[in-house]
Amino acid sequence: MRDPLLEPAAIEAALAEIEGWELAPDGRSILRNFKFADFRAAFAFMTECALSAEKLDHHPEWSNVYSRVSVTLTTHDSGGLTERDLRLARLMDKAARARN
Ligand SMILES: C[C@H](O)[C@H](O)[C@H]1CNC2=NC(N)=NC(=O)C2=N1
Repeated sequence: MRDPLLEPAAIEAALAEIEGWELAPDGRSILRNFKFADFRAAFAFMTECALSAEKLDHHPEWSNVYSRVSVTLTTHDSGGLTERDLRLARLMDKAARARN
């Protein structure tokens, strides 16, 4: 069973509440760039998020260059944004806050 897509109004409300994320131009994903002190901190963040993502069975599209981690969240199975993306975004924000 696919997760239901969020309505545009729900996406707007969520973006006002989760700090630092922006909506992709096509409206199907949210993006955030994280910055850490160094590669060690960035990779520790990714390790923590990877374990959380696996527990949620919801996985980020991301890339890392030294101290920066760029993240895109979308629900592939549903073809856009769902509550699962917001849940993972909040978890990633919390993990980043603990390292900044
Ligand atoms: C079978 C498995 O539950 C699905 O493929 C999950 C895994 N992780 C996922 N992650 C993301 N970001 N989107 C998905 O649709 C998705 N689907």
